[in-house]
Amino acid sequence: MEKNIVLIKGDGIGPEIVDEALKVLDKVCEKYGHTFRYTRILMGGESIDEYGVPLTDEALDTAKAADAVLLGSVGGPKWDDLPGHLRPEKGLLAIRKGLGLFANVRPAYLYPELKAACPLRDEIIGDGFDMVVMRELTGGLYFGARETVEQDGQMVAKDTLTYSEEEIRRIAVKGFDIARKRRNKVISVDKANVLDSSRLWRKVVHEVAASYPDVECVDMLVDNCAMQLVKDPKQFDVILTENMFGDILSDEASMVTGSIGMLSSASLNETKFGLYEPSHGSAPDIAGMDLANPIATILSAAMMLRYSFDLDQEADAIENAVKQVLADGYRTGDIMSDGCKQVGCKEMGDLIAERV
Ligand SMILES: NC(=O)c1ccc[n+]([C@@H]2O[C@H](COP(=O)([O-])OP(=O)(O)OC[C@H]3O[C@@H](n4cnc5c(N)ncnc54)[C@H](O)[C@@H]3O)[C@@H](O)[C@H]2O)c1
Ligand SMILES: CC(C)[C@H](C(=O)O)[C@@H](O)C(=O)O
Ligand SMILES: [Mg+2]
Repeated sequence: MEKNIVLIKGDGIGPEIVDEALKVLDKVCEKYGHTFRYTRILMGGESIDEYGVPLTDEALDTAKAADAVLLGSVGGPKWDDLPGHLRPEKGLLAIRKGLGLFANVRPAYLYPELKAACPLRDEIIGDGFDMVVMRELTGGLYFGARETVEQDGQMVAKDTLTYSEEEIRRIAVKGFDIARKRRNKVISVDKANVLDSSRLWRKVVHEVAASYPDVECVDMLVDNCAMQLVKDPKQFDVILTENMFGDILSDEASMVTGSIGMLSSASLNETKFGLYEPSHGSAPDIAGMDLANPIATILSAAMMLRYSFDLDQEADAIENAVKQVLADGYRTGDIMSDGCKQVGCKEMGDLIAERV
């Protein structure tokens, strides 16, 4: 199979983790006889430094023409004082919107080998947990009108949170579809006791649920969900939620599975196209030190093979290689525990590629 992949290495640990995913993809190509062609575009801080903006129109067009996009991470202290529309993160929002990627799938699975890295007690962990956060990605507070103005002698800032029925319906359908391939349970997370947008969310989710009688649908308020994730994570199968809640809850879900360095993600539209990226950021505190965990990015590459290219066997090979490396006792610093062997980012990539 021949595929064109756009690569965005990004800032901070971005280049380090993407290089390890490429190592693993090279091994897949060699073993299964595929050809992946890569085109690099710049986004985030690296694009600001080169072109003065976080994403150029040309870069977006290049991404649109590809079969899929693989991204590291963007952002860092160097660009933190820029105005909002020129920050690195604005590039990420622009590419998500520009490619229509409204569905962000973030699987949080506790590998049995990583029980010691989970901060929860043994009786809560039990035989582990396996959930997926289905996060709406192109609406809500992230994309509503915002402004900062002077009013009565002080500055006042405003961000608006808007959702249409159609925006809610299409992500709900994705959530219920994925639940059908898993354990048939959707927990829809909102703040319907306060927000109009959440009351509309709940109404539309219930309408969609009526077409999925085989899938259990439970409503949960977001503050309760944040608490339940650490109290009893086993109850979750699919967490269906809006953009901002999904951002926060997915970081929380990642930590109960050991580390944010393990949380992969796929951002999808209605076609086979997708943007694949770890859920974590550019980790400026460990950038350039060969300390980053590349597994979230490597697992995101596996999601790309599965969702965009229908290469299930190859995706399985990567996921099994990750399991094998963990079973063999290798750990990066973020998931290190007693009796294991600590390795750097590059060595972790080598060890996974060897096992593909
Ligand atoms: N998708 C993205 O590009 C993305 C996502 C989140 C944050 N960001 C940006 O990243 C920058 C830093 O944000 P932050 O510090 O809040 O979040 P972060 O996820 O970058 O880091 C939070 C903590 O987790 C650790 N960590 C993250 N990924 C890791 C990995 N792969 N291996 C080991 N440890 C890892 C970091 O060292 C840090 O201690 C900000 O500019 C933020 O906007 C970008
Ligand atoms: C960097 C930021 C804009 C982004 C988000 O909030 O969506 C990140 O935190 C994520 O989770 O992908
Ligand atoms: Mg986030």
